[in-house]
Amino acid sequence: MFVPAIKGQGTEEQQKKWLPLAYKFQIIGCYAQTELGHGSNVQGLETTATFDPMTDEFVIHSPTLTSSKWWPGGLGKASTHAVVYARLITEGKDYGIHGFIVQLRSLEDHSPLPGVTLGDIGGKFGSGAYNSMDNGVLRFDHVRIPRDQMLMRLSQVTREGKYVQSDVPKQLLYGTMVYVRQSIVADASKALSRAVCIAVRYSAIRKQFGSQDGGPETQVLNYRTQQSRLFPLLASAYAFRFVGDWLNWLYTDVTQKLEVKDYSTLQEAHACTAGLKAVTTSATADAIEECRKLCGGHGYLNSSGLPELFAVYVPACTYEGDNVVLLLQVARILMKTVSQLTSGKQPVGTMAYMGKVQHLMQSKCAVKTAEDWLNPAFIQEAFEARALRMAVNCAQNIGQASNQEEGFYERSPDLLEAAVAHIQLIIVTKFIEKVHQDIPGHGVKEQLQNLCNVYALYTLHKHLGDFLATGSLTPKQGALANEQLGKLYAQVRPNAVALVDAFNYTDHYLGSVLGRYDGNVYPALYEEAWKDPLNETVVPEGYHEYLRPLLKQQLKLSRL
Ligand SMILES: Cc1cc2nc3c(=O)[nH]c(=O)nc-3n(C[C@H](O)[C@H](O)[C@H](O)COP(=O)(O)OP(=O)(O)OC[C@H]3O[C@@H](n4cnc5c(N)ncnc54)[C@H](O)[C@@H]3O)c2cc1C
Repeated sequence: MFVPAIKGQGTEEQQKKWLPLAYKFQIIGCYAQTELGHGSNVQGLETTATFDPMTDEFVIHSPTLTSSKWWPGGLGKASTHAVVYARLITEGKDYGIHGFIVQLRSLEDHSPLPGVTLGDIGGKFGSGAYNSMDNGVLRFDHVRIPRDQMLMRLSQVTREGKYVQSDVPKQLLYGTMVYVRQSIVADASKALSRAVCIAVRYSAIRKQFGSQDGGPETQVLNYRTQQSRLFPLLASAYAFRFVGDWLNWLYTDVTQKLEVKDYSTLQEAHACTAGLKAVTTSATADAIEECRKLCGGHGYLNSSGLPELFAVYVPACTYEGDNVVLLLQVARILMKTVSQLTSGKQPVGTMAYMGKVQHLMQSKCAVKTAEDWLNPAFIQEAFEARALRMAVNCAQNIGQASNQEEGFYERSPDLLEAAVAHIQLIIVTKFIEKVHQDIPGHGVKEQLQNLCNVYALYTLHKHLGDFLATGSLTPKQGALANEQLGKLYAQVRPNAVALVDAFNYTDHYLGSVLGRYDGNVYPALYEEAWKDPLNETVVPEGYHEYLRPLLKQQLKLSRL
């Protein structure tokens, strides 16, 4: 984040000076935005950067306890520098939040510079690997930095202290966010596919019940309930992979457009990356926990790899924007787009479907049989109608409130759901587009087609209330979708293990006894248990101090 912040907000001169130092680790940088008192509400940050024209410096200061920087990764122990976000004050006026490059530690002996107080904020969720990250606390006591360490691409302060806005549009900031969030979506697919790989492989090994007259027991992967919980997650891992690839393309496209000063798709790209970050990270965090349950008791062992995967992954729902806050931003853009529909302004990119408002508000789904749900056109239109109608309903309800803001506030739970519907439409659309492309490998396309249908129909089934409430489907059509879903699970089953093997994860990367490629789970679990430090002694430490006196006392009592 230190590097993308300088790339996005630094002038060419600043990039030339700072980026090579960061790339070569001659300095170590972190991104210090969040404070003890404010995170989501960036405008509420309290750290100040006051320009002193006498010395041509900014004075960075933490005026209150709640203005302490809190959470930045790498800040506590490792970083020598930070991009610090602070309120810019010059000529007695507060110009709001701006970024500044601030040196925190000596490059000679790593001690904090005068006026800088910093440290680690303490242990975090679980005992997992995230605790090796030194998320930090930072306070400034009137620390002076040269004027040219303000990131000056979007606005500058002159030698005389005049605040000048450059002609580069503010939306340029979105470019950095699109970059960071597209990499989070790609990571969601990686984390989810790891969990699913473990759960599918183990479900093929694990057997419970079903043995009659000494016959074999049933692999738990053959239980319909196991399939209906697990296969949608397998399908989601693929869905997030494809939407992540597409986001990567989008980032390149946005960057190329920015170079020729075309900002037309920037806001839409921002909405779609923010929304995809929120939906994919929330779904992945829930899915890792579901995979743990799908592995029964052994899933709770650290050696399953799932507890650590969950603990390390779950803050993705919070960092780089709390998911609810991000979805509300998406909802704002959706409401703006709906309000512009009557003026004839055509929505672009992933919002283009909203331009079909006349048709989608009245269309009737033509599905008559379960097999009809295999037609991507029916799926696509059902998701479009649901998303658009939810957005239009919200806009109408907001319109009835005494003012826009009040209406938005009152309707925010519905807006959240409308934003999720819009984002799920994007994921379904990108999956459908993917399976329409040429895909090498015998039979691979058919497998991906099945997974695409599983993802779409499972999402439809889970959110059936939305489809029914908006009149996008009838209850009968909803039931047919569920019927088709059951048939699809049966088709996925024979290839389920191959579909996770296709992720091509080594045992080392997977880090799971349950997800071993060779399926040799029980001997490995048994062996792993003996590595526990508690097993270094046969009679445990503390026996003489605590257990023995207790046991001896009970013995005496029983003899009485
Ligand atoms: C592991 C980790 C690493 C991090 N790394 C960094 C880093 O490197 N640098 C950095 O600067 N920060 C970092 N952060 C901080 C992170 O960016 C913030 O925690 C995050 O943006 C959420 O902000 P918050 O903590 O203020 O949550 P809050 O906004 O206080 O959220 C609390 C609750 O309020 C709700 N809420 C807030 N606003 C609204 C609203 N308008 N409408 C409805 N509901 C709302 C939220 O949904 C949530 O349920 C990190 C955090 C974590 C957990």
